[in-house]
Amino acid sequence: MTTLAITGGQVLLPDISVTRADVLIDQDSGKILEIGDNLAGDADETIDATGSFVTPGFVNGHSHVAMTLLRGYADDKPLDAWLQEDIWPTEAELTPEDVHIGAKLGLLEMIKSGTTAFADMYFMVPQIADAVEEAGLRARLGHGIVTVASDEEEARADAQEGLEVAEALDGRADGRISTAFMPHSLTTVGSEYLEEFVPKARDLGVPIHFHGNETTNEVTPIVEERGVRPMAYAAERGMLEEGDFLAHGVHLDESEIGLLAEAGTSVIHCPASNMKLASGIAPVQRMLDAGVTVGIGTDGAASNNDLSMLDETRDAAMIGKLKDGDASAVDAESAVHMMTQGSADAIGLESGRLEEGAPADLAVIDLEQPHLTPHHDLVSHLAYATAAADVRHTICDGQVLMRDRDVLTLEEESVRTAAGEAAMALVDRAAN
Ligand SMILES: N[C@@H](CCSC[C@H]1O[C@@H](n2cnc3c(=O)[nH]cnc32)[C@H](O)[C@@H]1O)C(=O)O
Ligand SMILES: [Zn+2]
Repeated sequence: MTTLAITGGQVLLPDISVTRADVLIDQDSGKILEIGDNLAGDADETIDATGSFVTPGFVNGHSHVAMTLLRGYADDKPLDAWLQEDIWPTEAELTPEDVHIGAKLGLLEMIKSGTTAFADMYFMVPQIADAVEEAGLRARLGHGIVTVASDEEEARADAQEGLEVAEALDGRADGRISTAFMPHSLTTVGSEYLEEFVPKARDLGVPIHFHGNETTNEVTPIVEERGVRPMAYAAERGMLEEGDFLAHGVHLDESEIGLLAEAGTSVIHCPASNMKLASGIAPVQRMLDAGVTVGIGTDGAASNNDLSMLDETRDAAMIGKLKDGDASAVDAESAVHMMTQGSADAIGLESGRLEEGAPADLAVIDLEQPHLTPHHDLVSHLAYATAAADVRHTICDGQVLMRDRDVLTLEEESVRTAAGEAAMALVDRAAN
């Protein structure tokens, strides 16, 4: 057994309390062996976390990681126009190499901001899986299915690819990769395809993930054409079951929140994307009160425009208060719970908590910074004051991915250069 001890830090426990403790990790199994005092003695390697806050690695519950290539390319538009005029035409020019380098850039940013696990919907998913394998993170990946602009043959092939990806990639990277079946949304995938393919995904035993009720344009047509709210429509198609998770959930009424709570279907809140595309504000406190599992996600870098879960969590806490006109809504403790266990539970991973037997996925945050002084309440600091650059070390599955801000699994400079070049070539192709 090879062991790593993280010593001398303040540790965030699963009940969102903070204690001074060492963390001992078994690097072979990738699990936490013990949290307690004086654990450095027998460890093969030690990371000194004095003056630091040891937290679970953050879990990004919804992303399109390769979209880093389109960061800052098309801003200041609402969802439909943004997707149809700018994003989809440019994505049509993406090559597998682009997706691979775009994903590596996104993973680099995740590691540098303390994220150790994420759920991702995109295409050319094998290229994303390769990047995840190299970078050392944990992920639930799926192929995003869109049938609206396709003929029947293309639509069925796309849905089939969604199944094949879910089957082929599950368990890759020593089990760090799992999968889901991912229809893009209830309005971009035809109901006949949902009816045919969702049961096939159930046979594979993978969860369903989709964009749900992100804008009113995803609600009104379903209500008008079918006479039911979108979540009832999804439930009728078998898409709201325990372990399933949807992104956004901005425009949910009480009946839909009740359906989600009853079904055990989780919601990934993406506050920055919802603000930037002016989609609306999700009823997060209401969902939490109703017993819905809520996680936090960044969505893609083109609608955010960064992948930091620290920024996202602060946004979630802030906008939650504004939504309810209540400063006690989405308090620091709830926000920190969502960015760790909430997201992990939503996407079906055991990460997001530091306890014996849990996956050794951690972030170590440098507290010796002017903006993190004094130390009245470290949970408050995590929700409201910590920045990505404060993360000093990132560990996933017991392996050190970043030490003293130096990413060990990816070559930062060459990834940045190659991704920058690929992005420029991509938009040139799209313009011609
Ligand atoms: N098979 C589809 C790809 C779907 S992947 C998931 C898609 O979601 C898009 N996307 C990114 N952010 C959002 C969002 O906030 N709402 C809806 N779609 C988004 C993203 O650009 C990507 O095209 C195709 O070939 O076009
Ligand atoms: Zn999205």
